[in-house]
Amino acid sequence: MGVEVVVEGLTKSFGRQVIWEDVTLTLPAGEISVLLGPSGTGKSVFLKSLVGLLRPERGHIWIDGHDLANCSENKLYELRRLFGVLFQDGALFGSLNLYDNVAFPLREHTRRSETEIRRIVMEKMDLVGLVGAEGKLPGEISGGMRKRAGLARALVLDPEIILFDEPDSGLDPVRTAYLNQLIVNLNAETEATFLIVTHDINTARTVPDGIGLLFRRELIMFGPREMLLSSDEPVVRQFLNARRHGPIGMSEEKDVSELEAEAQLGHDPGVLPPIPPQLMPSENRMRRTQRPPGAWLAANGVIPPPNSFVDERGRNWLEEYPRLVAARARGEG
Ligand SMILES: Nc1ncnc2c1ncn2[C@@H]1O[C@H](COP(=O)(O)OP(=O)(O)OP(=O)(O)O)[C@@H](O)[C@H]1O
Repeated sequence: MGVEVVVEGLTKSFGRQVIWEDVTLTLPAGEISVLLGPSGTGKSVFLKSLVGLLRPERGHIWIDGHDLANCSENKLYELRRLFGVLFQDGALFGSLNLYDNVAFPLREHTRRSETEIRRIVMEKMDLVGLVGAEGKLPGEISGGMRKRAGLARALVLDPEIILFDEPDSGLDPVRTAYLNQLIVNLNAETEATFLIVTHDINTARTVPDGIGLLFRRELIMFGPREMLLSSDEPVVRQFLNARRHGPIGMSEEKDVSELEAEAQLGHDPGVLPPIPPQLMPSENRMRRTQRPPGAWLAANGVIPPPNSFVDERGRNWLEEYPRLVAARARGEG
């Protein structure tokens, strides 16, 4: 089971430029969280701070009782072993074939024999659907395959926490859909704690258990997916529905005159679109941290818009989910 990551009052600046201030959130153990925000709001800086590649000025990052933001270099080295990171381009070594790329952390950080390394590499290649491509060089394969190879490499040391920096960047919508399914399946398989930084609204709406939004140097909101998807906070509503109307402008923030002009036109933020069902693992598997669809909304007395929780095959997950749980309980899952 993955570990919980508790971020408290974290602040990061470069010189006099404050990137974000007083960020407080908890990545629950084993859950999938997504971090959103307009370009330049410091999402990558946040990921780098979590793995200790950047040192924030203030605040704490608690993992297993240790404060990663304020620990010794030795402790940091140890804590980093808990993380697997999928960098944007896969960050593969161009001169090594996929097998050697994936084997690299094992050869670097463990004393495993080549036989054991082969077993682990092939297991991870299988998880990401790359068996047969071990001999290829990164330059010979597609961007989607490079990402999957980067993912296999991020998995070889069996991390408790996996960070994904824009896993969908540069991928077409179909490849993104496959990658999202792979991420959900991997979460079911590894039970690690996942944090995904993305710009892809569909990914943000359907993959995670929890969503956070960075804007104007702060974390505007962080909470369960259904809470953010039904929120009427203007920035959250605008971002999660990819609308032009709202506080976010072309260059991050609209100025006062733009906002006043919009207010005078009397645009409303639009009706809330249906809340999609969360992507489930393949083959009727269940993630350990799975929440029943509609649970947060029901507990908070929020009525979802019509057609919420209906998937592309027309199945309504408010009805489908209890059926699946019952079938699994009878051993049919
Ligand atoms: N090492 C660094 N030194 C100085 N400034 C930096 C450094 N790394 C990032 N920044 C600045 O921090 C800000 C946030 O950058 P970051 O890449 O984290 O944004 P982002 O939200 O991930 O953007 P995008 O969505 O476009 O990838 C930018 O203004 C960037 O110039």
